Amino acid sequence: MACCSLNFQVVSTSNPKPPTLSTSSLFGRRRCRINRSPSYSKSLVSASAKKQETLKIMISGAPASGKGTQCELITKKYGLVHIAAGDLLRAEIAAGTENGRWAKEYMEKGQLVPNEIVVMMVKDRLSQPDSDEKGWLLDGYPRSSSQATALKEFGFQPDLFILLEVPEEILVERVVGRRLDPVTGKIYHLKYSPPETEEIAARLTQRFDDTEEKACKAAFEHSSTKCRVSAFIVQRYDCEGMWFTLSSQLRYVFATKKQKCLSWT
Ligand SMILES: Nc1ncnc2c1ncn2[C@@H]1O[C@H](COP(=O)(O)OP(=O)(O)O)[C@@H](O)[C@H]1O
Repeated sequence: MACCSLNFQVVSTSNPKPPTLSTSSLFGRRRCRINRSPSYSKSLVSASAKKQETLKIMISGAPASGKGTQCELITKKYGLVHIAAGDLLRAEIAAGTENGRWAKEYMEKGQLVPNEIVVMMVKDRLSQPDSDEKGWLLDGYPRSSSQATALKEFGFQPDLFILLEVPEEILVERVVGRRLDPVTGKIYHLKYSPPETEEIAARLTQRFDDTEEKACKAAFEHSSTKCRVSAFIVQRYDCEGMWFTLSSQLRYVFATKKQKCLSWT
């Protein structure tokens, strides 16, 4: 497999017990919260390059939960290949393929695209040499137990599963105000991160699926399936599960079984 990957070790003992979360914690909301000690934030993490297994992470969160930001930080720090199911689907649409045309019908309605399209598309991307060599961060997949099962049957196994949790009303507000600058690719929010100039404001565009109706539906669907799917993934894959209630505070992930600590901020 991989040529160069990372081995992580906690080197600070400022808090000898970093925040951990057992697999069973994913079953209940109360127990899903991580008790994060302030002193733990001072912990340092060493990452030594070793020729061994690459890091593989799955990340999940409702639309506008902050996944994009976290994915950027994680991939930058660990050199992983970022594979977003939504991006793969949009690339199919842009390429005008039959799968893309089919997928668009579902995406416009805010519905999940059928597994027939998504599973093979993700599997093919994970099978590319760069994913194998560098490791991967899979974003927005799986969104159902059947998607998790399908990928496992193809032999793809994450080390870690991260779930981002944000209250539904905040998600909807974020989606509805989200805008894209097509020139720079920068994402703005009309209220929380407004454009710097009128010129930028005039050229901002909105993603076709960023409507209140679709945001409410997506947030509801995500919240109704998240516990079931998350628990299923962590059990089925025998990987670590991390549950964060506020994506903006997501800083550390401590994987108990493998005794690895990752930090990307
Ligand atoms: N794993 C998946 N399974 C089925 N459909 C998906 C999957 N990932 C993305 N999609 C489709 O693509 C759309 C956009 O996904 P994404 O880019 O992740 O944005 P969002 O976070 O707003 O859902 C989704 O609303 C859904 O229709």
